[in-house]
Amino acid sequence: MQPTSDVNQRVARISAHLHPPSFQMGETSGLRAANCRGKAGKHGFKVAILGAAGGIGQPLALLMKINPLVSVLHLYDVVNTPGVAADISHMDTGAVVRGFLGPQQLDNALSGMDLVIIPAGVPRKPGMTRDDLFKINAGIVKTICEGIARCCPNAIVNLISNPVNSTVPIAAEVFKQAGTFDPKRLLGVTMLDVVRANTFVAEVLGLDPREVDVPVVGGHSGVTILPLLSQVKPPSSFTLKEIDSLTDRIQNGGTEVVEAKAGTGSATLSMAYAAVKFADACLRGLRGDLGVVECAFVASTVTELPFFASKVRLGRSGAEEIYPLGPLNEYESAGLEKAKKELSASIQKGVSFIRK
Ligand SMILES: NC(=O)C1=CN([C@@H]2O[C@H](COP(=O)(O)OP(=O)(O)OC[C@H]3O[C@@H](n4cnc5c(N)ncnc54)[C@H](O)[C@@H]3O)[C@@H](O)[C@H]2O)C=CC1
Ligand SMILES: O=C([O-])CC(=O)C(=O)O
Repeated sequence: MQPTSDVNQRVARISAHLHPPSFQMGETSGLRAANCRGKAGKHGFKVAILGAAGGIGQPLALLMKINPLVSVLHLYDVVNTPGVAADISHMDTGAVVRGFLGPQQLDNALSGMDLVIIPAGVPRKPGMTRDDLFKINAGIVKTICEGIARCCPNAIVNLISNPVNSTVPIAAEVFKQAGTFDPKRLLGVTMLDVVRANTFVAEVLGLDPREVDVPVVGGHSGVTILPLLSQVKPPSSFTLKEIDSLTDRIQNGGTEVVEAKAGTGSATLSMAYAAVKFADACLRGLRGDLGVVECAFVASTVTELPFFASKVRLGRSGAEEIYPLGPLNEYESAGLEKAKKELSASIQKGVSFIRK
């Protein structure tokens, strides 16, 4: 594999020749522009997806194009955005789609955005941990966050790129250095853990997953993923065997998919679903809806660690309230200690990457 910086430089050179600062689908040819009376895109939020041509990015772009809260959708990647943006732009929904290709178009992709969703970076292959992705993804997240600090410092950021336990601290350090850090606006996306937990618990209880709510706290990797089965809604009891197997399956759901995909990637479709569920909650919060609560990995004082995932209330300025973990049973308290040990090292690794 070529180093990312080489690839970025080549893409930048090619895209500087081939493309203007952005290409708005439906307005790239004179004829189409002449026919365009500009009705779409007036109300709603401006959302950018970075890594939009990838396994998560494409279905995520599709689902965000359907979201009625989105008026403008910017699709940025270092490859293939012309095709993805052209394709998505033909959907007859309200959002105006613009594509951006390569680092030279990063700033235009980000300017004026209300919400930035980041699934940019390499995924796992069987046998790898999420931490094995740090080497490549840390630099990608750093570059993107420098762009956010320059161009849309007030945007809400939904960070998906792994390892989330380290990439969120990296983003925070970049924003701190730029003087733009607002802890309420930086959210690591752990929604897939909740989505999986709801599904697996519903299976055991014989319920519809839509009726089930499982808080998942901690982080987004192995033992740091801590489902609180004692707080499941509707209130339910489990045998120790059920607790063991549910906890193990929720903690290793990502690996289950990586192994089933056998080298072709990790969760993309369920992740796009989870990302949209979370992004929609952020947009409803921005709109001023009351009582929007989801789990996310955020700067936190809920434990002694500087970052932790727990339920947060989403409002006009992002994560406006961070809820405590609530009563834990003995099993969960033991899990919390294990989670904190691993999380602490992952957070430190992210911070050190920027502070060096
Ligand atoms: N938080 C979570 O729950 C989950 C996180 N992930 C993570 O999401 C990330 C993306 O996964 P996939 O979409 O499956 O990977 P993918 O390889 O299919 O797509 C990643 C995309 O990022 C793009 N990219 C690379 N460098 C970039 C840069 N500097 N700027 C913008 N875009 C860039 C690539 O060109 C590619 O299109 C991985 O790190 C994966 O581990 C995956 C599933 C769940
Ligand atoms: O497991 C992976 O590498 C991708 C991921 O974060 C997940 O599916 O939860």
